[in-house]
Amino acid sequence: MAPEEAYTVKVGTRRSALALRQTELVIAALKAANPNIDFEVHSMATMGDRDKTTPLPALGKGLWTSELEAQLVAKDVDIIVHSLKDMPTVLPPGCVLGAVTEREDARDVVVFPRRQEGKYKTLQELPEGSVVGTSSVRRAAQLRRRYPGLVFRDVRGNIDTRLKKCDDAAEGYDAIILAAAGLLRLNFGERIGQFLQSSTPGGGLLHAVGQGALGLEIREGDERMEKLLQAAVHKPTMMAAFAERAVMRTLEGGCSVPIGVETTWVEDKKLRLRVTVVSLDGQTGVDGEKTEVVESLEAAESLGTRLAKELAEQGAQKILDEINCQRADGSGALKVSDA
Ligand SMILES: NCc1[nH]cc(CCC(=O)O)c1CC(=O)O
Repeated sequence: MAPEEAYTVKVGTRRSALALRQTELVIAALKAANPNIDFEVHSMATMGDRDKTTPLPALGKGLWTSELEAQLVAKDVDIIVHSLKDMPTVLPPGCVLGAVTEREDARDVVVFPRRQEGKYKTLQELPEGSVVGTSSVRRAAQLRRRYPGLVFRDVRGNIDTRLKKCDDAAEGYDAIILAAAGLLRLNFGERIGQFLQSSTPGGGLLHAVGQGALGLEIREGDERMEKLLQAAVHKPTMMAAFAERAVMRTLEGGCSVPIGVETTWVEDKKLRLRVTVVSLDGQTGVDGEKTEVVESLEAAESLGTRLAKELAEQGAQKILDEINCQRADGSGALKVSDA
């Protein structure tokens, strides 16, 4: 077979340090498998990057992705590299999720301010009234349920901005919550104070759908890119991510809600999927778990859809309806992005 002719692939990304780092990792993997092909990075600031004051819910669902997708459809770029968790579960016409890469650590973590280094090691040790920074309703709602004595406050900005705010005594945070993946990819791993997961003593947290994985979006029917991306696909992550995205797609009904998930591969190709749906105040929550053999993307989606439907019947639907009510009468902000 003749070697494929050389050509240039235009890769779209956000402009944050994390987004550029993620793009670099993806291009290195694609280049290793396709040494003939050249890659060109096209970075842009999206609405979510530019607008730092409007509450995220008001910016709509594709705040990190829509403008990049417009470039994809216009053929200004051929691939977009996203944090999978920032990708809506329904993509615009003409766009598809072509690949999911191997997951970095999917967990959320606690970061303590440098000035208090070593004073507290866990959320459990923080005294009543301590202020914990997070702009994610998923994180705040789950943690309110486990730690009613803590106070949760917004913290916006890129990862380095949030770390600076955490360290600045004038900002008043006793801890902030971030994703392990972003910290690790930017070499801030030493800032991780505590990992949060379902088994965390004192109360943990289920992570966001897709957290820690990268989603590569391409034009529907672009066979050349489809083929090229196979070198970046990590099948176990992609199946787990499809299960998680099916949960979200089934439950959200047009809006986003505090949904946490955890997927683990256990013996014999079995995928264990855990899901939690929590009311915004942390007062009520519905939790579920299902373990099944999963060997295809379709089986993964089916697992996620069925567990989500069960949870909807067991009370998750009521929680979601209440959140919709709050939004309808303007009394409660609804988050559409897992910040
Ligand atoms: N919207 C914020 C966002 N989107 C992706 C990541 C990094 C983690 C990941 O790749 O899942 C983060 C930061 C955070 O949640 O701490």
